[in-house]
Amino acid sequence: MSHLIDNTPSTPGKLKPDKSPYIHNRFRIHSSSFSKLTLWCLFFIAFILFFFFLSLLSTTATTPSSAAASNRRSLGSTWGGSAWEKRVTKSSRRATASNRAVLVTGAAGFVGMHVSLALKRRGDGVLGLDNFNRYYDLNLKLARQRLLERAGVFVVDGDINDAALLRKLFDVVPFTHVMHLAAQAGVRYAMQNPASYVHSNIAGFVNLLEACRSANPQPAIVWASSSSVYGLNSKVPFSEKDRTDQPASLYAATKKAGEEIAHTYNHIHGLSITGLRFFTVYGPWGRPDMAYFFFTKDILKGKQISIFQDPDRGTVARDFTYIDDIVKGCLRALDTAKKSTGSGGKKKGPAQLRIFNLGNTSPVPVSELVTILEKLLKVKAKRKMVPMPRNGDVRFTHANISLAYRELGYRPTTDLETGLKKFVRWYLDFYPGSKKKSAW
Ligand SMILES: O=C(O)[C@H]1O[C@H](OP(=O)(O)OP(=O)(O)OC[C@H]2O[C@@H](n3ccc(=O)[nH]c3=O)[C@H](O)[C@@H]2O)[C@H](O)[C@@H](O)[C@@H]1O
Repeated sequence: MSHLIDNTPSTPGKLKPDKSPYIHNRFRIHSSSFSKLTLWCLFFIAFILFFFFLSLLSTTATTPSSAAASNRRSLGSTWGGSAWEKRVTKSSRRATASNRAVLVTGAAGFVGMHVSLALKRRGDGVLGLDNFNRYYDLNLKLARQRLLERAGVFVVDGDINDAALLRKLFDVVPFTHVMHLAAQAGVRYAMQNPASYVHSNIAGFVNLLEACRSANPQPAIVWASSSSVYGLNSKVPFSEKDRTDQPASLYAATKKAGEEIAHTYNHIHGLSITGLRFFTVYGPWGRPDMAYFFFTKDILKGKQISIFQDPDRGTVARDFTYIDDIVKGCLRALDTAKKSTGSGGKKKGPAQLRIFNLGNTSPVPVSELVTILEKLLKVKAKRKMVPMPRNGDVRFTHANISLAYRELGYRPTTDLETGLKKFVRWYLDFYPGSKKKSAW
């Protein structure tokens, strides 16, 4: 140790003069073997760095597979491989009587699941796509997925923003139709997470339309708009010709933007596009963020529920529409959709562009909805009447459905009480413990 101490510089950059030849020689021997070692180390490091940069270059190259891989990583889903492709092909295979292969986005969602099942039942080829986000209980989405799986519908775990995935799906299957139901739903949540609405309802929609316009053949598209586009419109019942330029929530604004974006893609690329304005859809397998659903849960738990009232005119009402009626409307829209006219990304002629209200035409006050639930659940609700917060809600919705009736043959047949009875039966079956915990 001492020799090392002896040779430590007293002034920066200088070595103390050697006092012993022995020390001097040892140092010389050490320094020559040290420099050899350093040289070898440097070679070794250079060698490693060379291969590291080579592998980096090959993963960032813009080949479809590497782009897909990086997309997959960034969007958190896993897809690809021959077993996966086989499942995609099998699910999309149509029965001989059908000439439709339909890609259903948002298939693990409420409307998506019901529409997928109905399409599959009648023999259409159906492939689902869903990003299984955590907006509400993932277990419910997974249960819907299992139901679809049993019916022969494969739900691909992926995001509509994943361009490489969409390209791949259109490469594997020449879809004739896209039923686009994936969206960030809910009018009030937009106050908390505005970015998720832009991500799904605008960026995702554009990404999907890009994939559709490049596909050959181009599919016809039917997609979910919303009654919320009528916003502050006070002329009732709401007709497709009424004003839709006063949205009351960011959710509504993104759906309205979707309608304008649809116009652009129809105009430029010849895509056949039908938008459906759904009016407060409810029923079995519904969405836990919707009032009828969480009212049921809270009534059973004996928790207080807030019923919104308009500060000026009192009653807040919705044109609640039962899921089976909506499914029929979706299928009719699909069946009457004309083909897109473009191919290889080029428009060949004018294409169909439609928009329809799908409602029930009989608005029911929210307090009446609660009375029906009390009767069905046999539990008295703890009601609290509160002024409607100005965070996205509108006072009243009421659909004029004459256009959908004329052109689609759409005729809703389920009143709120009948529909809620089916919902409650499903709810108690799906959440078996909920009744025991109830207040009665
Ligand atoms: O039809 C539509 O366009 C929209 O329907 C629903 O939106 P909303 O009609 O507001 O449905 P809910 O959130 O279930 O509310 C139903 C009614 O209950 C009222 N409500 C809601 C929550 C609450 O705590 N109390 C209450 O009285 C609301 O003001 C509304 O009148 C969906 O959540 C939207 O995704 C859909 O696009």
